[in-house]
Amino acid sequence: MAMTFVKANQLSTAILTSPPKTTVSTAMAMCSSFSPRITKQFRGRPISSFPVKPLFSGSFKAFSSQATTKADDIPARVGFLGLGIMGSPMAQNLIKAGCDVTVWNRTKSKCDPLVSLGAKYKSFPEEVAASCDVTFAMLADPESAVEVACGKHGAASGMSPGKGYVDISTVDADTSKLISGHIKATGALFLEAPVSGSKKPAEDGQLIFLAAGDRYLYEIVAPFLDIMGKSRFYLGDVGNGAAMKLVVNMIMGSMMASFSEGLLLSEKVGLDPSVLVEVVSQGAISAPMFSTKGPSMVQSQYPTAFPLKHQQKDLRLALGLAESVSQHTPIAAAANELYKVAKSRGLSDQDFSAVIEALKAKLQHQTK
Ligand SMILES: NC(=O)C1=CN([C@@H]2O[C@H](COP(=O)(O)OP(=O)(O)OC[C@H]3O[C@@H](n4cnc5c(N)ncnc54)[C@H](OP(=O)(O)O)[C@@H]3O)[C@@H](O)[C@H]2O)C=CC1
Ligand SMILES: O=CCCC(=O)O
Repeated sequence: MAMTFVKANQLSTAILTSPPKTTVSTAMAMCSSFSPRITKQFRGRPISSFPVKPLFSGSFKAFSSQATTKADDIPARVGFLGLGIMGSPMAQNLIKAGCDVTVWNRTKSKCDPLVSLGAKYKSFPEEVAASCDVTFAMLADPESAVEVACGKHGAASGMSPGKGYVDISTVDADTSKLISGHIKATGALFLEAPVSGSKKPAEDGQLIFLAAGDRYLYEIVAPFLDIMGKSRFYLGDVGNGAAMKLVVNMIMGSMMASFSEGLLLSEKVGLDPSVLVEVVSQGAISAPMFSTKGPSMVQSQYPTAFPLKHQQKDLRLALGLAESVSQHTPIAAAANELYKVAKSRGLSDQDFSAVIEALKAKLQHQTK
């Protein structure tokens, strides 16, 4: 197999400035000469022995010249904690790409389909972390993210130098910093990398990662992020990824609430809300969210992709973020109240588009 040499800073720059869906292999391809294959000799070794590190020292590093990077070529044993709507398809994509994946979920039965696909199973997050080089966590909220990372038999108990923990749950910056502190106290590396994109993008490997924390770990896990996603951003210190995610979801929650009002108003004045969906889809306020969820909202159907309880959690956390910097967010605050009404009406586990039901309920209440 022919060997080529890659100048360290060329590849680093290519990776760090990569456009959407750029994989490490593509980034390598952007260099003058390259090989995208990360050799199997690193399989099972701690991440500190991976070939990326010397790239930052300005030295030269040899790579074999295989044309494509497959997950099979990636050395790490990957742990995955949390197999809900998002975690399951994400872990599945890693397995299908050939990664060596070990899973854990609070409700054990959700591990079964992944084990059938070839994943290993461990009884506690601690055991997953101890047996893997890199462990991803996709959990519901700050409380569960802290519990799984730092609680009894939590992942931190299985971490040690040479390992990495990547929390991809949507949490607030303080929670992320707390988890980071516990993980780093073991000598391991920490990255937060919450995702934009929902169930379908998770299934299709089209998520957007908002990463922050240890940059070296970011480089190491980039091939995994590229299996699960279409693009990734490195945003600096821990907390910045969490903040970016909350700002995005604050906008999204308000948009959905406003869209719901529009649908109901159009109907009230005798228009066909399905036509409104079509009109919106062709204009300046067109958004995939309106086009994909609008038709089912018109039918009062809310198949769950993003649970309403999580959208309300994100609005709550975003409002906390805004308050921490004295930023006025009256629209998000109003939207949050609507999601709280929807939750109180038993819609927590429906898709967040079910927030429209809270408006229907409110209107009925007002006309009484
Ligand atoms: N769905 C979406 O469209 C998106 C969601 N997100 C975010 O990703 C994260 C996961 O979302 P999603 O997969 O939809 O959520 P789900 O509710 O489907 O899954 C939540 C996961 O967290 C676990 N969990 C909850 N509480 C605990 C606890 N106390 N201890 C241990 N595990 C716990 C659940 O375990 P169990 O199976 O036992 O209940 C499950 O694995 C959330 O932070 C969400 O905001 C981000 C982008 C998109
Ligand atoms: O956190 C959930 C985000 C959902 C989406 O981006 O479609």
